[in-house]
Amino acid sequence: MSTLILRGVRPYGEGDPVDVLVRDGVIAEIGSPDAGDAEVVEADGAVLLPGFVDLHTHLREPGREDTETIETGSRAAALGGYTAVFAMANTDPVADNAVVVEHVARRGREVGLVDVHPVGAVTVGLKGEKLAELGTMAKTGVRVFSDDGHCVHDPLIMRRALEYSKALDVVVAQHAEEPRLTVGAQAHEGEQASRLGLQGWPAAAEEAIVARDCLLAKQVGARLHVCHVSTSGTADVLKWAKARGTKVSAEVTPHHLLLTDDRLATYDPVNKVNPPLRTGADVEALRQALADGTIDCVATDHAPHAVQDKDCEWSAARPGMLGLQTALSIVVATMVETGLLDWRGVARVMSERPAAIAGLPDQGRPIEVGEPANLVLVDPDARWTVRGAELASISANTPFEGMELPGRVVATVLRGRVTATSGRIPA
Ligand SMILES: NC(=O)N[C@@H](CC(=O)O)C(=O)O
Ligand SMILES: [Zn+2]
Ligand SMILES: [Zn+2]
Repeated sequence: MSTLILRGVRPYGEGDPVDVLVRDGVIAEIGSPDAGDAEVVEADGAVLLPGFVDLHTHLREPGREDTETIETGSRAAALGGYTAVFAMANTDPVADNAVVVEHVARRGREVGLVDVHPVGAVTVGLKGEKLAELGTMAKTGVRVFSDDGHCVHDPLIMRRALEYSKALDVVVAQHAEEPRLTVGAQAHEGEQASRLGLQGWPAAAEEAIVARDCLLAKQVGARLHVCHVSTSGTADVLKWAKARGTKVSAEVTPHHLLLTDDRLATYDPVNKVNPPLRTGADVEALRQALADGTIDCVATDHAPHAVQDKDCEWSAARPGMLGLQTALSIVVATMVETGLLDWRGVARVMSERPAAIAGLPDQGRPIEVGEPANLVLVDPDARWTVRGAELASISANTPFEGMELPGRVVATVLRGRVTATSGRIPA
């Protein structure tokens, strides 16, 4: 029997500090329980939240273990306050069959630092031509399907995928990008791209697919999840779709909540990402949409890349940026310090909503006696400076290099076990 006591925590940042006793992976007492011989975490008034759930992570295993592995990505996740992550299917081989998804799940369990849930591909090889065996993958426990990195652009294939997903009670997560509108695209289509001579990625390429998919999901009666929303127009479409009863959910990344295409002036490919960084007006609209629930949650789109794929000319560089260890701090900077979200709101967008979207029964739960102890402790007053080389990922492609950010993870607890504490993974 293992016991752990979190001493002096403030659940959701509310009220006076209390002690939380965790026994056998479950919250056993809240108040001033007798510690006995329990392992003690001194929280010093830190904010206690349900452990974060990331619906969108690239762990790169199998295939690109030179950039990230399930082990290094799990370490980054635990240090970032996550107790569950969804590993995207765009690996090599692609996670479009039961063998690959079961390998990812097994490796995640072996590492044991965070619950790793494999995402299954929607189409064979992410090619968008033929549906993958969603039913076989669902039988192994896959809850989310996505061709992320690519858009399921054929409307008939998307409709079929939604029909199957409804029958299987799983969710399709769409990377919304009309490929005919983004051939050769390098940056958000706008003033900045014109000035820099970069081929544009128009907002409408995202918005048109989101609108189409909302119409399809409504017609089929299926659930739809929209990956990495990046434009104010997409937020408008989501608002409209939700108002007419579409079962649609959506995520926004930390980088789209903070950064704009002004960053592109240096031509540093660390700022290259798909969808691209957009305008200040988009950033403002995304923050409002997250605050009012139009956008349900934050997902990192943690996308590690090798030095040679980033330290090159802009057009040759791969899109994507690290996110797991900086997500909380960016949410604090953009949403908490601006007054748009309180800590209950942070719990909602980083834990409760993503857990509900993916149908995880034991994550994103209220902090109450009898609930599973998947928890994160946050020091709201701490500030730290991001150094890519010091992050747990094998890759170091963070756009936040050198920035001083607010909010730090003090400890992460997975089913009563401490998976990260004071920036370290316990031995
Ligand atoms: N976001 C990115 O820019 N890149 C992702 C793919 C994706 O999320 O579309 C990747 O796998 O590197
Ligand atoms: Zn994507
Ligand atoms: Zn992605």
